[in-house]
Amino acid sequence: MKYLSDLLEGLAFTELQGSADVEITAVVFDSRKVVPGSLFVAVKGTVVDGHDYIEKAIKDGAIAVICEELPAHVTGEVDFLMVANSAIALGIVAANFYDNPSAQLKLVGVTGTNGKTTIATLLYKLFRDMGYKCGLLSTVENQINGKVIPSTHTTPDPVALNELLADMVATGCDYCFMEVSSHAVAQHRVGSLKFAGGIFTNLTHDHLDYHKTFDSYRDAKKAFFDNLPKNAFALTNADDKNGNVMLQNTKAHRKSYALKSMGDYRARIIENQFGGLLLHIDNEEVWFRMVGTFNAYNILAVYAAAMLLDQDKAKVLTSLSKLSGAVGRFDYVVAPNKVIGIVDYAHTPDAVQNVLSTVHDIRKGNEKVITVIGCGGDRDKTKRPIMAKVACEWSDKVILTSDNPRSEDPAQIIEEMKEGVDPAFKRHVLSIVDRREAIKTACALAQPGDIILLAGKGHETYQEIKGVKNHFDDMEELLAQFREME
Ligand SMILES: CC(=O)N[C@H]1[C@@H](OP(=O)(O)OP(=O)(O)OC[C@H]2O[C@@H](n3ccc(=O)[nH]c3=O)[C@H](O)[C@@H]2O)O[C@H](CO)[C@@H](O)[C@@H]1O[C@H](C)C(=O)N[C@@H](C)C(=O)N[C@H](CCC(=O)O)C(=O)O
Ligand SMILES: Nc1ncnc2c1ncn2[C@@H]1O[C@H](COP(=O)(O)OP(=O)(O)OP(=O)(O)O)[C@@H](O)[C@H]1O
Ligand SMILES: N[C@H](CCC[C@H](N)C(=O)O)C(=O)O
Ligand SMILES: [Mg+2]
Repeated sequence: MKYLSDLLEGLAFTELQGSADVEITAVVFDSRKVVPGSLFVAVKGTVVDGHDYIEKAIKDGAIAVICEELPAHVTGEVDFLMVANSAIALGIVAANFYDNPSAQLKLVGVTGTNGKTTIATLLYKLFRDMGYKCGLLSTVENQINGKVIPSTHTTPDPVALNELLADMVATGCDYCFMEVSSHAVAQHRVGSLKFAGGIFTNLTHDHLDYHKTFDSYRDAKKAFFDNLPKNAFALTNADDKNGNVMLQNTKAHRKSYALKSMGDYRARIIENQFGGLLLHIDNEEVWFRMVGTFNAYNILAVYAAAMLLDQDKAKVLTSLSKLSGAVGRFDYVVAPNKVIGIVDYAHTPDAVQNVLSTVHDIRKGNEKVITVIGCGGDRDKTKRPIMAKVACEWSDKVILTSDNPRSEDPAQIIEEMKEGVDPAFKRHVLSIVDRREAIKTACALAQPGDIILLAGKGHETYQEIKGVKNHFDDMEELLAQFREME
């Protein structure tokens, strides 16, 4: 049982109208989810202002409201609390409502443009393999020691987040590994959590529709490190241009990993092939089952985090060498006629470049590379021509198609991608709006030994068109085409 007064611990409010001595049944920030006895937190959003729904929330049973501005007309016996920032307040009351679960286990957050899911998932698998009970919060799915809970976001909202963490604590989890997206930092979804450590992967072009400038995107990531507590670790990628920037103002212990620069944890690639990576890591030579330079970074970050969490080096390397990465990340299959198909979640220019350069590094001869790629609708439009350009630079043939068009016209998205195609390469580019047809065409064009990359959708099992999510799975489509070849 929770009283409003219990939820106010650590919350700076300027005014309380009413009594804090009322029982609260739920913390809610969406009027559509209010149940009798709720505390409704009115948050200003990107589409609407939650303050416009206060009256509805009260009508549906909210008995207390946190807001930045008091509504003109207030009816009924309702408590009002004024705060400077409702989104920050939401994080605090949500954590209090669930007894601050993040402080009851070791929580590690991973941020950066690419690699978050891979690193969080590897850490989760590694620590479970070493015998710990663990939780995972990721783009692909959430897990509580093996129990899967579907994820709606890369980083859940503060209420869902604290509820999941509380379930992890109740299950006896020692650790939780989670992705921290830049949206989550900017919207204070993780503001009131107590982290044991933070990991930075890299920073490249993405989400400029939301953050507007690269600097504000970078600052959102940096804010995560600025807010880490003194006893946490802040682990950065010293090879990334912004790696050191992340740690500039942190109070946490500063640590770094690197393949090229100086760093506390170092590795060197000895071999990089379809079968895996041989790394010289912290003075040991170890084979890993993952592919590509970018995964050498991910593995090293995981290793370094495990060391910072006081794990045994030999045990960590042995376990890590057995693990595969997250689903939909460089998943590859070979057709009966020896065409190689790769499904990868590359949906930023840098990720497309990393995956394709890896394909180039590890292919045996001059096999052709055919890339099938689209760009998401209602997302950063400026990355569209760049992703197409990078795909063309690294492929022999490119099929521009749809990703998740969401509310946008898919043909128009493809037109915007085409702006990035070098005129000299145009004859090697096809545009096929229907992704299934695009994949089918790629398979028809491929000769034995050729490599087909299906980029952008990775693990996703749907395609969102005009607000409707239809079942769609790149790997399923690829395997169906490969079966036809038998
Ligand atoms: C752009 C963005 O991040 N939006 C997120 C944001 O919604 P918003 O600010 O648009 O909310 P809004 O619709 O304006 O509503 C404002 C407030 O009014 C409330 N409301 C609204 C309507 C109503 O009838 N009653 C009511 O009370 C809403 O609950 C909300 O509190 O806050 C919501 C609640 O937390 C999120 O669900 C929503 O995520 C949307 C769906 C989304 O697509 N987000 C993506 C971009 C995202 O967050 N992605 C990152 C990963 C990115 C990456 O790593 O690549 C992620 O962490 O998932
Ligand atoms: N360390 C890395 N550096 C650069 N690119 C990477 C790295 N790790 C993975 N990638 C590429 O980025 C894609 C997405 O990887 P992953 O899902 O791990 O990233 P993410 O940060 O979780 O992405 P999201 O922002 O969508 O949650 C991969 O499919 C791969 O193409
Ligand atoms: N977390 C990313 C995922 C993009 C995946 C891609 N398939 C798309 O739909 O654009 C986003 O929401 O921008
Ligand atoms: Mg992710």
